[in-house]
Amino acid sequence: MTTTADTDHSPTNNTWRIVLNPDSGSADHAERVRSLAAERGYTVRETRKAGDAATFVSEAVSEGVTRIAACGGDGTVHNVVDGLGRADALGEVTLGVLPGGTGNDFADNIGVESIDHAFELLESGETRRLDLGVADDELFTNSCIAGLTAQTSAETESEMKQRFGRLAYVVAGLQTVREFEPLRVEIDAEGASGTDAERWSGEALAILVGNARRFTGAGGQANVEDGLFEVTIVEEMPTSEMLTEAAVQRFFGGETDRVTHLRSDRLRVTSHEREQIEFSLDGEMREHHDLSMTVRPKALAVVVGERYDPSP
Ligand SMILES: Nc1ncnc2c1ncn2[C@@H]1O[C@H](COP(=O)(O)OP(=O)(O)OP(=O)(O)O)[C@@H](O)[C@H]1O
Repeated sequence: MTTTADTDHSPTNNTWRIVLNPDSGSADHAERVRSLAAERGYTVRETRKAGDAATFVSEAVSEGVTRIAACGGDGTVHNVVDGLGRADALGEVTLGVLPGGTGNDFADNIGVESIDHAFELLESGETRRLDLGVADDELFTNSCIAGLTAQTSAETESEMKQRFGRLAYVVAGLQTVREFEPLRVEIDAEGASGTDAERWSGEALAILVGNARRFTGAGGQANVEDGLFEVTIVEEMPTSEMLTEAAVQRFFGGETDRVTHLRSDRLRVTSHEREQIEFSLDGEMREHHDLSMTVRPKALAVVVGERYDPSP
C-alpha cells in the first residue's frame, strides 16, 4: 500500500492542487490565493456552486494528484474531504487547508492561522493523520449538530464571537429558543472502551457531536486522534433557566442534570416524530429522520500548523 509519507517525498508530486471558493467569507482572499499559487506553480480550480468542490477533487484524483488544498470556510473543507471519501482517495491524498471563510473552525483547530501561513505550511508543514466522522455516508471534520444551535452555528455574528468566544453560537441559539420545538429523540451510543453503551431518550434542545471541535469548557479543539466523538446532549429546559450569559457558561462548562456528556465512537439518533431533523455537518445543512455516526480513526492526512496539539 502506498503511504502518505511515500507520496510526499516523490519529486513529481511536490505540488498542490487548490480548490478555491472565491465567494466564501468576505470574498477578499481570492486574488491573494491566485497570486501566491501562481508564484509556486500550483493549479487553482474555482468553485461556483454546491457540488463543484467534489467534482474538482474527483478530477484531481483521476489525474494522479496527491496533494489537494481546500481554500474557503468550513463548508469548503467539508466538501473537499467528503469528495476525497467519495473518490476513495483518503489513503492517497494529503489535504491542505487555506482559511478563507467566515468561520474557519477547522483551520483554527489544526493551527492554520492565515492564508500566508497556510502557504508556508504547504511547503514545509507537518502532516498528521486525523479522525473523521461519518454521518450515514457523509464525512465530516469538525462536528455534527442538531437542535437549536444547528441553524445558528453558521450564522454567528462576529461581535458576539468576540464577547463569548467559542460559545457565541450557543448564545445566538438561545435568542431563538422561544420559537424552538425541542427534538423528541432517542440517542444510542456505544460506550468508549471499557464503559457501557448508553441510551438517552427524551426532549433535546441540542445534540452536539464533536470530532475536531469541543463543546465543553472553553470549547476549541478536541482530541482528533483519539478515535472518539465528544457528545453533548442538552435537555429541554425552561427558557428562564437559560437566558443569561452566566447560564450559558454554566450549562456548557460542566456537568448539570440538564446536560449529558459522553465519549463514543458510534452513535445513532432516532427521531420520535414524523418530520426530519435538521443537522449541521460542519455548517452544511442536511435533513435526516435517523442518523448514524461513526468515527473513521486517523483517516485524513492533513498538513497542520505548529500550534496544533495532538492531545489538547
Ligand atoms: N462560488 C460560490 N458562490 C457561492 N457559494 C459557493 C460557491 N462555491 C461554493 N459555494 C457553496 O458555499 C458553501 C461553502 O461555503 P464556506 O463554508 O466555504 O464559506 P463561508 O460560509 O463563508 O464560511 P464558513 O462556513 O467558514 O462560515 C458550500 O455550501 C458550497 O456549496
